[in-house]
Amino acid sequence: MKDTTPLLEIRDVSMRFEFVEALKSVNLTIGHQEVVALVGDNGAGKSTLVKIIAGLYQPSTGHLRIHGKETKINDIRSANDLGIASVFQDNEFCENLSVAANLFLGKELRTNYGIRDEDSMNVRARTVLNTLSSSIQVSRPISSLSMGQRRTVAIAKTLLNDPDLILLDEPTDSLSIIQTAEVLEYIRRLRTEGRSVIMVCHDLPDVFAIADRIAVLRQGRIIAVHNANETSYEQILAEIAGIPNTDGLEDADDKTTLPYGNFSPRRGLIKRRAEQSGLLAWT
Ligand SMILES: Nc1ncnc2c1ncn2[C@@H]1O[C@H](COP(=O)(O)OP(=O)(O)OP(=O)(O)O)[C@@H](O)[C@H]1O
Repeated sequence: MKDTTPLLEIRDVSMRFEFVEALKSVNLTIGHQEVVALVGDNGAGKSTLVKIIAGLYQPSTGHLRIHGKETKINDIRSANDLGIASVFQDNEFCENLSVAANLFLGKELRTNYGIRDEDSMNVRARTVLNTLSSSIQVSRPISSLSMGQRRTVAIAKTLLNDPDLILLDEPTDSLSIIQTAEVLEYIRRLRTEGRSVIMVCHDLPDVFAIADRIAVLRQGRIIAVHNANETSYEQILAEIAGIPNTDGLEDADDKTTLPYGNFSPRRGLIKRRAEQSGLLAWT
């Protein structure tokens, strides 16, 4: 019988940093083999939520259940042990080391005699990169890789532990169009292999290209969760910007062609708010 227990349940999670309530009673459920995008304006609480799941922060209140079992995630290592891997924007590599050496940094494979097992590490590194269909040579120094290739290596690194859930913080940030397409394809592969992904993303085209569900955070609260194929850019933008669903907000002078789909009369206000918060580069 198919297991219907969610992979991850976030229940009533709040997070307070001294003077800031970064998360307020957040509830979110992540299923198996799905990509969930967290979207929201700057300071909405996206990174804080992901860092709690990654084990970097302990919530002030609330709890997490993994595979139906209430669980405390004390640190990144215990997250890894629970099948959760993360890639953060500030993921750092040792520039003078190879791709393979960076993949295994701190977790080097060793022979029975305790000697670094370079061959096994190279083979395993090649295998995880193959999983992503990446042809990056494992012997290359990491310093010689492009931004997109480094992102690939960071994602590949998560696969070493065979995680059920991968957290990606802005996976397509600062990438070229082709590199972005590659990273989105990697995320598709992760899902095809049966893994789930939570990604923080400011780029709505990327979100709609890949996400199964979209959770909108505003001022520390999850204000909506949509199936991606049942919502629109306009709805998501309006929710991010906190624009009420009322008529009469038309900006008659606004003749700008919006890049995505048909927009309602509220588009002028939505556009201005989106521009202000850097959510979209309007044409
Ligand atoms: N370590 C911290 N100490 C104090 N306040 C923090 C800390 N981390 C986050 N905050 C605050 O918590 C709120 C939520 O921040 P968070 O980084 O989670 O938002 P975000 O949605 O990820 O924003 P962005 O898109 O700008 O990265 C903000 O007001 C932020 O200033």
